[in-house]
Amino acid sequence: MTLITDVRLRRVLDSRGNPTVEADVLTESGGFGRAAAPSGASTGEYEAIELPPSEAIAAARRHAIPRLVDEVYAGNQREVDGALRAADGTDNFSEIGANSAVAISMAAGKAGADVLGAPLYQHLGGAFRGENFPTPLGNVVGGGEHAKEATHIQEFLSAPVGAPSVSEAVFANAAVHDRISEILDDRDVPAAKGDEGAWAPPISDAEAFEVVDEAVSDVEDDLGFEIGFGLDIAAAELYDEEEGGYVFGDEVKSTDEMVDYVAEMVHEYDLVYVEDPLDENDYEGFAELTERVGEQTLICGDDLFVTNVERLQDGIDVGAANSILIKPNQIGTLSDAFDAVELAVRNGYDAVISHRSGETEDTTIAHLAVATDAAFIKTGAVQGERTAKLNELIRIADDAV
Ligand SMILES: O=C(O)[C@@H](CO)OP(=O)(O)O
Ligand SMILES: [Mg+2]
Repeated sequence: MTLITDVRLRRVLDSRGNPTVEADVLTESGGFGRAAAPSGASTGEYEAIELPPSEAIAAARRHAIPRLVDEVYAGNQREVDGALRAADGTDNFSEIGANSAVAISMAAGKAGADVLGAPLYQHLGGAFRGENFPTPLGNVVGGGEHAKEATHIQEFLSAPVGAPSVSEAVFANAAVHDRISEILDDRDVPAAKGDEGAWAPPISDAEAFEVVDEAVSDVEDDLGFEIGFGLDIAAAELYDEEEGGYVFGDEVKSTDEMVDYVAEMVHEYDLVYVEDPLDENDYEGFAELTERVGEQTLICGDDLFVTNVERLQDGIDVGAANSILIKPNQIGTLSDAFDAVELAVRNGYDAVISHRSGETEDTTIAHLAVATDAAFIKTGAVQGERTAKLNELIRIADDAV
């Protein structure tokens, strides 16, 4: 039976060395699930609220655990997530913290799968889920909020869209990451790494475009399948109302200039993916850019949609973007994340399941991506907390979880 008999919460370390919430869920027949909340640095204004972990844990112990233990079945994800929402009582988890909520929600999913003896992706996706595997988007060069003194654009992504298998795709991204270090070395550019393991060189965005393009082409030639190039501009972090636009060092781009710039980059570098090209409040700008280049590339809303069905519906209504980033901790529960994927897919938007810049060894998003038949998963290229998810994807494809 999957009746929840205990929920334990603790503070553990995340990849930035900050505390985060880990949850264990235990069930009547010995089922066990453990999950930890990730944490963003370039967070969207409309995300669910992350509380300091000790506060989130104390509030969840007070309000949520009594509604779950001996009351709710871990195998019934909607009931678990409904109890979390009821315990919180707000629409943004500001009472118990989205970090407590998402850790419990994911741990309950794992406990439910454990009792069934099924892998998590199968428990969440069901017997008739699709058979596709997501293409991993690998962050290979980055800056923004993830690395100071590096590029203004937050993430330059390798996208091995032609890879014959998920394993070959994962290794292709690692090879692009490696090739970039050689190219930077040849140019005498020293490079530290950003929060997600991407190179964080002190170069201009224009030079980063050149470097990543060269690395992607070299690895494409070596491996013999298509590797695309993508971006997360994280433009909300660049936008400054007082400056009247997007601040790239000494240069400020107006919204029109930004739309032109991104459209130009899409054409010049054949970009297959562009996340958050404009500010999180600019549905109109998103719609205009989608109109211009949406046939050639994915325009993905991260801070724009924050995994929220209402914000996504607003976007669908005006034609803003053609893809949505899904981060369970932006909205607080697995059920809400699934609802966002479902609404997206019904309206022809591709779902991209994503990590956060602050992560743990938790692999739930790898299962979520397979369960939802998502087109892409964005979870870095190298570095332990990223490879945890990538290696889990390889295991899922190998039927070895
Ligand atoms: O903007 C993003 O897409 C994410 C993950 O790459 O960053 P953060 O978790 O800092 O919001
Ligand atoms: Mg983003």
